[in-house]
Amino acid sequence: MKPLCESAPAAIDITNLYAAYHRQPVLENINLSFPAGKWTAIVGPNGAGKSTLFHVLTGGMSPLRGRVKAFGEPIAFHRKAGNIAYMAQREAIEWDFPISVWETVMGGRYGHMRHDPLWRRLLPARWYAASHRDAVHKALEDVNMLALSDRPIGALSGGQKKRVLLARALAQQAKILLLDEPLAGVDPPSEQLILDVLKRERASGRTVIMVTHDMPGARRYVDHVVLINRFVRGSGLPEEMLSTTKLAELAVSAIEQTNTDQTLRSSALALR
Ligand SMILES: Nc1ncnc2c1ncn2[C@@H]1O[C@H](COP(=O)(O)OP(=O)(O)OP(=O)(O)O)[C@@H](O)[C@H]1O
Repeated sequence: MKPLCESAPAAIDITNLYAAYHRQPVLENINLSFPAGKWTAIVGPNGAGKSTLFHVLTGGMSPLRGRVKAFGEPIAFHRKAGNIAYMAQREAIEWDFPISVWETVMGGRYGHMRHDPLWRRLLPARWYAASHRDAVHKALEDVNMLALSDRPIGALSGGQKKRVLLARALAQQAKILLLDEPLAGVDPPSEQLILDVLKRERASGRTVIMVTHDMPGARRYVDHVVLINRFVRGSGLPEEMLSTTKLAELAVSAIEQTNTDQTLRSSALALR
């Protein structure tokens, strides 16, 4: 029988993708589909290329080769339309900047503000259109940070910062949520809160794609798993992909990859 996720339409389709830093390959021959309206976990060892894949999907990095489509159209179209929200692993945020939690989360609405009249965009954030304020309010409520709306972001704990960044992605109300390690560095109650939020997002029809090292969380919640280590090492249902055998194969691939890279580096040095 075909697994449920394989028959669902794709939110993102990647064909023959290659990516590299300074001619050093990081992703090779990536062919993947992320099912629409499902929750996918991307799993792989450190340095496997997971964040790089997100950089390509968000347009922060151009692939060497390959094609990426979202809902059957070039992904750039959906990026421009604000249909793809992204929470990075390490945000390029100046945490000492004197800006409140509320204003930070409002950042998730800037893509939608293109349609607002200019005079409105020049007003203080508290006067933005109700649709933006409501989205920010809901996102802060979802991550249980409403009470800290006025707090400067520099005065937050690490876990609270993570929840604010998630709220900013949620406020965008995008069709696709890309989350790079949303569960890293949060305490167990916050982890549960984030998992519950993502569960609700999926139930409302959004496509959730997260990078995670949290195997129990992935086993319990997600619909689909992609194993990656430079190449796609597997894609399918969590029961199969997160089995001891599959995870052991992934770990072995990481060791082999390191050995190959070291051999190539040594050969290059010997040829100098
Ligand atoms: N800006 C960069 N310049 C050069 N190499 C980079 C750059 N960013 C990442 N790399 C390298 O590319 C490879 C893939 O990195 P990437 O961050 O995509 O891995 P990852 O799977 O997200 O790892 P982690 O689980 O540790 O976050 C690594 O070998 C990394 O050192």
